[in-house]
Amino acid sequence: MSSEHRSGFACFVGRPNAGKSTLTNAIVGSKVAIASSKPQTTRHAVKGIVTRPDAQLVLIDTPGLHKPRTLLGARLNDVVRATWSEVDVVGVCLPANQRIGPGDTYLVQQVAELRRRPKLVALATKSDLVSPVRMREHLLAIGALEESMGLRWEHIIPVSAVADDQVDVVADEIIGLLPPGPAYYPDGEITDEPDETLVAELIREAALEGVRDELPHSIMVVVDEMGLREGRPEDKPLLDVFASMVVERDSQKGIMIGHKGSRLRDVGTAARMQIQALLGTPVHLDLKVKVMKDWQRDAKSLNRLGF
Ligand SMILES: Nc1nc2c(ncn2[C@@H]2O[C@H](COP(=O)(O)OP(=O)(O)OP(=O)(O)O)[C@@H](O)[C@H]2O)c(=O)[nH]1
Repeated sequence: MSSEHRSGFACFVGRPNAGKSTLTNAIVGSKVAIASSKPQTTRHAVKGIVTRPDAQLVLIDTPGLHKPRTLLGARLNDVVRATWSEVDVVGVCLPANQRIGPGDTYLVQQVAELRRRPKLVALATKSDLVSPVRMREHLLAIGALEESMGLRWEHIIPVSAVADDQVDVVADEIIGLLPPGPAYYPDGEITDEPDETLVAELIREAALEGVRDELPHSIMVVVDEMGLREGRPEDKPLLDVFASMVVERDSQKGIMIGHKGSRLRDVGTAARMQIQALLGTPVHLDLKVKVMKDWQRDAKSLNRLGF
């Protein structure tokens, strides 16, 4: 083995619910990318960093790529493609408990068509959910994509993030594909995402808990202001967070607020606990619901929301 230090970037792609966030967390060993049982919660490029004596791997968690129906969808896709061509390795997540379908081949094709193509690793995720026979069949189907899609897998690896099976193998093999280079980040740093983005993600995660499946696309969380309250004793800091949950319609506002504000209170409490746990500081959270009609379609509000 060479003793040369390696460093670089990787991201996981795959259909919604393929297990990308869970795998990122398992590799990084800390909750940085937000995992949720609902699809499409990951909208920001949250990075987790693996630092070892021989290498540094920076994981970027990209949003999913979708057939664009709105302006937001089209812009997100541009962000995704730009991210993909900047990384050294793309791990394509193909859940073992589902057959490879048009959604997967669409994604793989998009990766294969990038002008600057990263190295590709196929990951048969959720291996704990299937029998060895089904896994063998799945691995053969993944292998067959090489010819049908005109690409090359550097590795094909079965993995379970939940059962912690082969997670270290995935990390090792991806690191083995990185170019020689120095560490980009100091040791101990697990994410360089600004706290505001993480805070917004945590609020969004709390807000989505227990609401209907169609609502997620219509909720956006914006942190309006965040800062340590002045005049507090040094050993008793308090972080003020002012945030808005932006929805598209008045009816959705009603759902978010709930009967006599009960839902908003619950979401606020859940989000506050999460933010406190993440940042290690007591938090005062001021949460509002705003209606911005058709924000998904409107270029001006998208700019205001930072897309
Ligand atoms: N049994 C099992 N479940 C898993 C595994 N990895 C992820 N899951 C579950 O699958 C669901 C989706 O996982 P995520 O990691 O959020 O998937 P994702 O690909 O990031 O999803 P999006 O953000 O929607 O694109 C969650 O309920 C996870 O708990 C695994 O290895 N085994």
